Amino acid sequence: MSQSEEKFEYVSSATLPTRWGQFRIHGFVETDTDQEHVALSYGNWEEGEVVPIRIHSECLTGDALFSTRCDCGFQLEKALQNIVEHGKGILLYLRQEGRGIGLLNKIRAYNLQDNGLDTVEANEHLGFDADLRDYGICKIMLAELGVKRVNLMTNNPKKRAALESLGVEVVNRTPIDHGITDDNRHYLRTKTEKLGHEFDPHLLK
Ligand SMILES: Nc1nc2c(ncn2[C@@H]2O[C@H](COP(=O)(O)OP(=O)(O)OP(=O)(O)O)[C@@H](O)[C@H]2O)c(=O)[nH]1
Ligand SMILES: [Zn+2]
Repeated sequence: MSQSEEKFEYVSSATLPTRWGQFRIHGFVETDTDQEHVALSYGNWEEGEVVPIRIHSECLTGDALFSTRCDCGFQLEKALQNIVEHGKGILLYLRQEGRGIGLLNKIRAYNLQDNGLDTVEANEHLGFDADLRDYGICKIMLAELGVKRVNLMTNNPKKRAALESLGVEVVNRTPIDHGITDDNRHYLRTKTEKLGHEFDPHLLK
């Protein structure tokens, strides 16, 4: 086991009924920071089977408070729906609020965006890189759930590269371009132009 894998520990699992169906929730902890993360699993799979997964970065405003400033809440809902429709899958819910800068810094960044900066410029203005996320925990989560090959729901090529560098085979990528609104179109365009997200350009016109 590498040093980075030792940082993460599986804690416990339980059933989690949702609006879409009965999932199981699995808790993990990052031992050096006490940061807690969860995975939701649905259905069963054979060894080596390609399983649909979503790596979702925490966004309190979008996931829990119905914000339309970003697409996170819509994507979260769509991912759970896709998993249930497919009959199996996993959502890795990573506590990487604000692409790793935390909730209050994200609000500071929103304030700067209200005054004309874009999402990347706002992070830089606050002294942060545009994206501070680390996906190392995904390896432990997927190993615990018995998954080595995935169909990844994302528009972000960095997530695909991160999984591959962890030894997880990304057999397919499924775009998740759900929830484009007048409030977030500019934000999504910036993600495409500056952060490399893959969106159908017609959807962002
Ligand atoms: N720093 C910062 N973080 C933001 C902002 N808007 C959303 N986020 C965070 O961005 C994260 C989601 O990342 P996104 O760039 O929207 O999408 P992604 O996860 O890279 O890619 P997808 O898998 O395609 O959704 C969440 O943690 C949000 O809290 C913002 O303006 N500034
Ligand atoms: Zn969001």
